[in-house]
Amino acid sequence: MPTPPPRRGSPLLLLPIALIVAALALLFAWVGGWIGNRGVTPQTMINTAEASGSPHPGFRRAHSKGICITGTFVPTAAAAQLSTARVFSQASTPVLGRFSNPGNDPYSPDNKAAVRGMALQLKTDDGQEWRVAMNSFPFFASSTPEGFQAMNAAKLPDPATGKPDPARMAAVLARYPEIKNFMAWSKNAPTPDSLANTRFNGVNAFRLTDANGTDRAVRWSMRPHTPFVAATPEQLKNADRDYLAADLDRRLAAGPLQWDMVMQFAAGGDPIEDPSKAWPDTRPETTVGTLTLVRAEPQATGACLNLNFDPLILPKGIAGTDDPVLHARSSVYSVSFNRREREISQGKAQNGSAR
Ligand code: HEM
Repeated sequence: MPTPPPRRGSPLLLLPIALIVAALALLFAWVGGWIGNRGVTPQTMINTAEASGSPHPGFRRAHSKGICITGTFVPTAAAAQLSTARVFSQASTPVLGRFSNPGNDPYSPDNKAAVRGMALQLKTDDGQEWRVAMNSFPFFASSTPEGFQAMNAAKLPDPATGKPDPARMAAVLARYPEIKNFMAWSKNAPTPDSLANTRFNGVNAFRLTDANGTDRAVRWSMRPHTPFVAATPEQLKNADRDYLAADLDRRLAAGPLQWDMVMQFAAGGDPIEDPSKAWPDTRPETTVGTLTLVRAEPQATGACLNLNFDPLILPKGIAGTDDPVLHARSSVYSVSFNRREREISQGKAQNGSAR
């Protein structure tokens, strides 16, 4: 005998809805790392980044919006005293790079980006390579990948309300109090009105080794020659979605743009392995070279699209430290890279560009 259809008002009619709610709750719990593998892995970090917005196949899971850039790096005489890396003795090294906005939306409006990124690939004539990825913040949000992951998971909307759960973020801040410093910085820091006058900071510490084998812990930054001008709230409100690329094109049409690369040296007791703590401004610094950018082009057609700016691809003479965030970055970027390249190879990528 056939099963009779559920009657109006029967609890069976609610079953599909209950199943959808349960599936959403499970997905939320999985992305947040509450079920399954409870540890933080490169995969859970990328899952969380993906859950923070709509899918954009073929794009980076963070810093999705970008512009390819090309230029050269010319070292100062002081640089070769600090490290045997060929980039500091070769007269000039070609640079392929990328400016980016954080987040996983390659079409995000530029006026929503409080942070901007600069990534560089420097290939020297000895076949070695240095990949660098810096941001405009002066220190990182968290001391550890776990803190960063907990913060990002707490920003995801709770399926019950469609909004992030404030109690969850409060618990994260209680457990990782250093994140409060970063939040205060993001709230108050002025936004530069151009990529050309933005300072970019490496934030993680590295080690330079000189010809005598002496090691020095450093953090690097790129300091613009173009004077800083803060964007006014009015300018930001009315800015075009892609105003950063348009501004860059305009400036590059008038001439090259330059940044000095400055090394800051740690003193005894400075936190080498904690990128959430800036070292005092009074620490000694040395300019090791000048970056000159001559060209920008959309990432859709530029050579930077299929690059992974893994911060642990380093030449001899420059080494990583035991900073756990630095090591997490390397493995997380490779998961993002694998996923986006697979999508491109399967023809699933969107044909997007920053402009
Ligand atoms: C655990 C901490 C971090 C995580 C999980 C993370 C995650 C990511 C991911 C998934 C990407 C995309 C990689 C790709 O597909 O090629 C990315 C790109 C980037 N990240 Fe991070 N990141 C972290 C920390 C940092 C820090 C400390 C900085 C700089 C100080 C930074 C600067 C950048 C920049 C500039 C890019 C864009 C590189 C490009 O143009 O391809 N990130 N990050």
